[in-house]
Amino acid sequence: MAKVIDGKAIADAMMNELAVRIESLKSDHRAPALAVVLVGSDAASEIYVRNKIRRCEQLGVRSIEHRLPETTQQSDLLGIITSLNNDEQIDGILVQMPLPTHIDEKRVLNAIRPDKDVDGFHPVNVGRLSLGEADAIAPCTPQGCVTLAKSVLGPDLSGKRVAIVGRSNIVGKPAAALFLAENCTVQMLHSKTESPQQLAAQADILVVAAGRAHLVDESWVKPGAVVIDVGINRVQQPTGSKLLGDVDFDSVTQVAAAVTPVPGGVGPMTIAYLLHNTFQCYLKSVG
Ligand SMILES: Nc1nc(=O)c2c([nH]1)NC[C@@H]1CN(c3ccc(C(=O)N[C@@H](CCC(=O)O)C(=O)O)cc3)C=[N+]21
Ligand SMILES: [Mg+2]
Repeated sequence: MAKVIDGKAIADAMMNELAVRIESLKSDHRAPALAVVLVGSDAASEIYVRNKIRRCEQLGVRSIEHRLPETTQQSDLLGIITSLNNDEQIDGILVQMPLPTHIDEKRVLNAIRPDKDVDGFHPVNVGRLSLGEADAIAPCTPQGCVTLAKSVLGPDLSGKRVAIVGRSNIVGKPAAALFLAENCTVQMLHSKTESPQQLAAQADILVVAAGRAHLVDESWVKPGAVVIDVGINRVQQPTGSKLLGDVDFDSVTQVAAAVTPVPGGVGPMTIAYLLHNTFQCYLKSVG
């Protein structure tokens, strides 16, 4: 049976360290502030916002929420982003994805000031990450994946083979950039890849961000590999709704060295890095 990687505990430890640093700056500076904009409702976004608010309270970070109706016009959303951009009291801005279909996500992401873009989704931050620049704001979930892999394998990942299932802009692509920056050998697998199982089964680290419940079973996993499950699929069951990962945990645990659970794996790390990124923006802002 594989070791279960406790993302919640690792996130808690990161947050405790951050709380100490925020507390020590409190006497001289305002508190860090994070603004979240949620348009309409989306199950995954609701979980994210709820847990984010709780973490902000724990850390003494000011949390600002803009909950807008599904019918919100793009121009009104852009107006809110502009005012958050110009508000010197706000360090981080996060616009929940996905947005309703009548809103152009690209326009919205482009409107966020890159130095307040705590998601790391603005083209300037994507470019900086791709160039390997140190001051890039890197996306939260991929940073969490790297830290979870290091929690098992140690800080030096150089030469490790990494396979990433899924090529999204928010997880797969930035995860590839971050593991590459750790000197890993990175392979991207996606819906058009031939024999993805065989390729995945060569990886020392398998990151699964495909958005399909239980896509990956033990046939995808090399014995002794570390498996990071990014999936959060809400499925209806007779007993109510339940969160399922992209990894069939019970199957994969037979062969892997370590697996992240859902919930309690990548999710808490995403929140931890959101607060981490917000704190980095705050440090730049208060000097
Ligand atoms: N601009 C943007 N950035 C995002 O990073 C983003 C987004 N939009 N839209 C929605 C998805 C989803 N997402 C989650 C983050 C943490 C948990 C999380 O905290 N999960 C916990 C708790 C589960 C629970 O409370 O039931 C866990 O997995 O253990 C979930 C979902 C971020 N996303
Ligand atoms: Mg994120």
